Amino acid sequence: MSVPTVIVHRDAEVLAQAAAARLITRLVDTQAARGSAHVVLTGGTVGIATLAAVAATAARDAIDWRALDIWWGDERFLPDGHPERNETGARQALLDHVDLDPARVHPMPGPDSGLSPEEAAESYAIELAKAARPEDHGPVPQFDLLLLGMGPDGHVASLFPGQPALYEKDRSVVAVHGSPKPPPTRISLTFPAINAAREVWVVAGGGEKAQAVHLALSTAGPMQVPAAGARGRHGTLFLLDRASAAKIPSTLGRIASP
Ligand SMILES: O=C1O[C@H](COP(=O)(O)O)[C@@H](O)[C@H](O)[C@H]1O
Repeated sequence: MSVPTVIVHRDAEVLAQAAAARLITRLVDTQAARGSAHVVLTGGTVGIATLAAVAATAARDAIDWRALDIWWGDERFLPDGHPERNETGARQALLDHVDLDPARVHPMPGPDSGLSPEEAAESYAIELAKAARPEDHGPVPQFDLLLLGMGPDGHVASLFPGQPALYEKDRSVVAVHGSPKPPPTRISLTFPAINAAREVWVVAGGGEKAQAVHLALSTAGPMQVPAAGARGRHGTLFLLDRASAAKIPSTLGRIASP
């Protein structure tokens, strides 16, 4: 797995704008090379702000949106259209404003599906397995880009410190119960699925994340600080603002915005 590269922007607004520009370039390059791309979206403050920044730039038209598979790294187990669903945030910020192929948008099922959280996780794992090609050598597509927000406790997707989901070695998707952050019931990709991505980008802004960022990039293990396990096969980026990067050694971070 790759060693993280850390890029620090001036503030959360520049961070979202720069992450959006980087995301567009990444997807355009992937589609130029392979014809299509798989991207995994995240919820969270900077994650959704990044999608809104993509929607706001004319450069978004450089992406062939109909040749893009869109997945989620986690979802709050709430009814369709609920404002707290990560899917709802992503649709409002970006997906409702671009010409997607609906068959290639893969939201995680919620209670409206009639499935239990465990069944919903299993059904998402099956959907991922169907999309995996022989060259992916596994039960999920090798996502071209997987975005993750990070909580002040270091959680990524819905993998929270000390919870059983962190130890999952076989399944690509699990149900999460008793999440310390509401709502308590969620669906999440596991580390094996996250680590299958070619590139993993952690986007985090704000001083309340500084300690978790520091630990994720230093001595902590993923059971203590899940973001420490957020690594891609070929590349891992921590895209930060100055506040969230405040506790990392200055030698680690590359300042990208004056
Ligand atoms: O609950 C969640 O929180 C994280 C981070 O959220 P933030 O508002 O602190 O940035 C998010 O990445 C995750 O997808 C989500 O379900």
